[in-house]
Amino acid sequence: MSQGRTEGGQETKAGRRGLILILSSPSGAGKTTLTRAIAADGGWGLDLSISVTTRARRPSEIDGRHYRFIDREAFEDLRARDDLLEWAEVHGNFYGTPRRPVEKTLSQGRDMIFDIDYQGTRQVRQRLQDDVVTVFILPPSFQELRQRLERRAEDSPETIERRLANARNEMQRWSEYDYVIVNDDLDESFRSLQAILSAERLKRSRRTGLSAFVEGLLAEATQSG
Ligand SMILES: Nc1ncnc2c1ncn2[C@@H]1O[C@H](COP(=O)(O)OP(=O)(O)OP(=O)(O)O)[C@@H](O)[C@H]1O
Ligand SMILES: Nc1nc2c(ncn2[C@@H]2O[C@H](COP(=O)(O)O)[C@@H](O)[C@H]2O)c(=O)[nH]1
Repeated sequence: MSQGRTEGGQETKAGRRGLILILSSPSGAGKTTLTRAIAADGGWGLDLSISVTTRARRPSEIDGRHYRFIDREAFEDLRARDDLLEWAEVHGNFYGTPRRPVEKTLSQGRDMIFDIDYQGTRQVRQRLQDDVVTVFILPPSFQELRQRLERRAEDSPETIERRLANARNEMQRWSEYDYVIVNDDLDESFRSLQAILSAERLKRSRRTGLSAFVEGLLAEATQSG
């Protein structure tokens, strides 16, 4: 289906406006795992937003693929130049979404997936409003969250404790989101995300060609008596 919109979010031609699917959760609930599973499943037509961060790279991460790792000065420069769509301090580091790739992708009528925290979600929602679909991922239990962070073994014990302490605040943001998934069984969570995206893509309010299509149907009905 052809898709189109301007940078301001207006419809420009028949089809459907691009949307942004945002995943948020406390650290360790499974956003990255789900995002990587989507990528491994062909990407579902979603472009992944690559954030910038001042956090140190984890052993399993690749610069430019999982994040763009930058220092605090470079981050401040991006902020000062208004090159970030949103930004936040999370667990003592700075994270932000580069604005231009998002504008480019959406202007082509394509969809994107963001893995960002609740502070960034609020900012994106404020800027892009109805073009944003938000999903909060919860762990099945707090004990399982701890075990997932420990089993992942990519952060120091101090970092894990800090993230678990922050989880109490983050988990309370669940009610700000359009959808909530309790990520117990990974396959089930994956299927739930697929269902959410499919339904959101079919939403009447996102579809730009429907009234012309229905007018055509009605004209055809009139002609055929
Ligand atoms: N449904 C699941 N069942 C069991 N383990 C899971 C499940 N989902 C994710 N995990 C595991 O939990 C760990 C944390 O997952 P992941 O890194 O995806 O979390 P995250 O939400 O992206 O965390 P962060 O915010 O710190 O980046 C990983 O080791 C992952 O393999
Ligand atoms: N507001 C933003 N939050 C972001 C962005 N990129 C990632 N994040 C969130 O940070 C925490 C920690 O991530 P980690 O990779 O260090 O484990 C997590 O909640 C992410 O969703 C961003 O660009 N903006």
